[in-house]
Amino acid sequence: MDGVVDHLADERNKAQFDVEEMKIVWAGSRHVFELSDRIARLVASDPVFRKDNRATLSRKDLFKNTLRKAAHAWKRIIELRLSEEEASKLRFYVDEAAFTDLHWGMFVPAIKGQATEEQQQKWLPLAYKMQIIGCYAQTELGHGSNVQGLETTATFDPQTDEFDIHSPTLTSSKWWPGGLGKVSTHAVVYARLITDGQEHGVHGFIVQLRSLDDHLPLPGITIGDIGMKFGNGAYNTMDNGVTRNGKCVRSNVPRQLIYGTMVFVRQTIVSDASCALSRAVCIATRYSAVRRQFGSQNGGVETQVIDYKTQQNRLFPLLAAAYAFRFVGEWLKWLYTDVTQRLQANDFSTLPEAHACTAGLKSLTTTFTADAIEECRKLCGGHGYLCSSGLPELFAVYVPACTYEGDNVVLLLQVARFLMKTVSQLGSEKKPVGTTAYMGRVEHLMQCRCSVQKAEDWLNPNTILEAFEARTARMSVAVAQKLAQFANPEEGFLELSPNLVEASVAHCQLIVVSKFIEKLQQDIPGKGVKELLGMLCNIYALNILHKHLGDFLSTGSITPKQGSLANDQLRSLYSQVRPNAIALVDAFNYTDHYLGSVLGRYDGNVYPKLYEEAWKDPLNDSVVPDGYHEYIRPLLKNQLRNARL
Ligand SMILES: CCCCC/C=C\C/C=C\C/C=C\C=C\C(=O)SCCNC(=O)CCNC(=O)[C@H](O)C(C)(C)COP(=O)(O)OP(=O)(O)OC[C@H]1O[C@@H](n2cnc3c(N)ncnc32)[C@H](O)[C@@H]1OP(=O)(O)O
Ligand SMILES: Cc1cc2nc3c(=O)[nH]c(=O)nc-3n(C[C@H](O)[C@H](O)[C@H](O)COP(=O)(O)OP(=O)(O)OC[C@H]3O[C@@H](n4cnc5c(N)ncnc54)[C@H](O)[C@@H]3O)c2cc1C
Repeated sequence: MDGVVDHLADERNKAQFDVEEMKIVWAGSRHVFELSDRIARLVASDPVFRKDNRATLSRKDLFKNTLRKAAHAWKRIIELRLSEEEASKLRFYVDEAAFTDLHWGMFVPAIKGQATEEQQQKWLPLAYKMQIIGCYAQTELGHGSNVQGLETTATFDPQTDEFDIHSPTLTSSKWWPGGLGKVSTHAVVYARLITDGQEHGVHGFIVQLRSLDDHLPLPGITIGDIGMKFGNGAYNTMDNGVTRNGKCVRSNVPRQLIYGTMVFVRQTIVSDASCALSRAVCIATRYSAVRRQFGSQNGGVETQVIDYKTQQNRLFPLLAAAYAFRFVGEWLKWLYTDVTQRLQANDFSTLPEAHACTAGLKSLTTTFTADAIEECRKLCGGHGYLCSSGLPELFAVYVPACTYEGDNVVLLLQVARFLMKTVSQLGSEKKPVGTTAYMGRVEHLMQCRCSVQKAEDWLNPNTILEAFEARTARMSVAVAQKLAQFANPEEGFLELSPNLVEASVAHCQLIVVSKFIEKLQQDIPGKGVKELLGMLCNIYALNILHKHLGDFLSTGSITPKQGSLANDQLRSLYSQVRPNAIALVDAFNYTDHYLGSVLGRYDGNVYPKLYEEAWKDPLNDSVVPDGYHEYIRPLLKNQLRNARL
């Protein structure tokens, strides 16, 4: 940082581990770190990608600016001959929810995952060259969660060799698809296939929406944006749209698993959660080290708020979770790749596990992250509520992750189905494997006793693992036993769905903890790196244990005393992490541009920059505000006149 004072230098000097090596761990490899660092700086140095003005633009100006950025990004990708990996990183660091997310994040994956070889050869080159822009049109005004309830029909007409894509009711209008409203020329539309009067369920159809000449909707197609969404800038850079009707030639009907794209996107959302969470935690951690409040002795400096145990108790579990989600996201990416290879060999054996894991971990990580971003705002006090903190926008863009790609409760119920099926098969030849392998030890887990006698005993990964396994096994068996009392299993499932959701959360938390522990069994270079990750793993696990103590106690998985010892150990871990906190968030290697936060600046130079930012607000363009002379002056004059009467 040439010539700039680093207000966090003292904090950085406290680090007890090799930050440069931790950066490699966070990135996943040296290659990804170097590529990410290079692309992040490229984006940060390009004035077209500025984002500090988003909150003050009108929706139309905001959207037009998004199109400008997307076109500029594409131009830079072509000019610099960026690889797909580099281009994806560039779009990530541009950090704007836009139609390109859905083109690359769903339309292309849907064609790659569901279209035939022939269809891929036709459509993928057009999509890769952005000669067409696509979106993923599944959700309707009346149905989103219930895919089998979709009403749009696709009736084959042998005369024209086409499908008539029809929206028979208002509620069948496609509604929400990102990029649909104003930009996409094509969509993968999900509709009920009808041939010769026979209905064949929901299938995908590649439909052209707009002319490639003048961008006007094709004949018979109604199309538009669904309107403003939560927050100012935020997700309003995205044209989530509505459309009705269309046409599709017979050769445009993908043949594969219609649910495959959702499995793919859900696994990417877990990694996205780790990114969004780490951004918020980086801002809150740096600001907590800068902010001083109370505690000054005879006029000396006040206490850094990061030194308050309550601040650590709220912040450090979020820091730990950012790393935990990073590693479970790495594992989930492997699981998805593995299941995709198996499917290509017609091996469907791990598809149920892949569905349950992607659904459950997407639900768990997005719910936690949405709550955590709000907690980070609160950790920053009043200044966290300013747009210049970066946190309100991050929250507004992030929270729909709890809904899109599957409502989080609906997805946990999918995990519950998977868990109940696993429990029902215990004792049969079909042994539980993968993430439910622990259920194979259910006899032991139903009666084992936690061995913790003193706080440090909680540092043993096997002790933590067994407590989490016992909790989940006992919750799952308990709800399965209740289910068995219902004559109608579906009725029982509905009645007991709250319990089922809790067992599913427990199962997913166990997966996150176990994957963190597995990560620590790998060779991890760098002074102190593995030690710090071990502390974060223990903080993540013991914080979950503390927050869900009711489960652990009601299932008898631990005793109240052991729960109290876990809390004692947590406080001790906070003290060990405290000197490393700034270095742990530096390891994310985020540029100030990407963070978009005055509070989270690398140099910690917060107050002068906060003050500087204020004057940029358009409201300060004039000393006397618009409206004073029309409304305030007469009011004051009238009041003064009345006062004299
Ligand atoms: C800022 C931008 C970020 C950029 C990131 C990149 C991309 C953008 C990502 C997200 C943001 C933007 C866009 C968002 C897009 C969307 O939201 S797309 C629409 C998403 N919609 C959903 O997720 C709908 C959720 N509902 C469902 O998935 C199904 O309806 C549900 C699973 C709930 C029910 O399925 P259904 O078939 O009706 O009933 P069953 O429960 O009986 O299931 C039947 C069997 O099928 C198995 N199964 C279900 N789903 C899957 C699956 N995905 N994969 C594999 N198998 C599946 C299920 O287990 C049953 O099997 P058994 O019969 O038990 O063996
Ligand atoms: C920002 C954003 C972007 C989106 N982008 C796209 C896109 O690009 N393409 C696309 O196709 N879709 C998109 N969607 C739509 C999204 O996929 C759906 O909104 C999502 O799947 C949830 O479905 P829903 O809206 O029908 O919710 P609902 O299912 O109506 O949820 C309402 C409530 O009902 C509860 N509920 C529903 N079913 C059950 C049940 N069986 N048991 C218990 N509780 C239940 C839910 O938990 C929730 O509390 C987007 C949505 C958003 C917010």
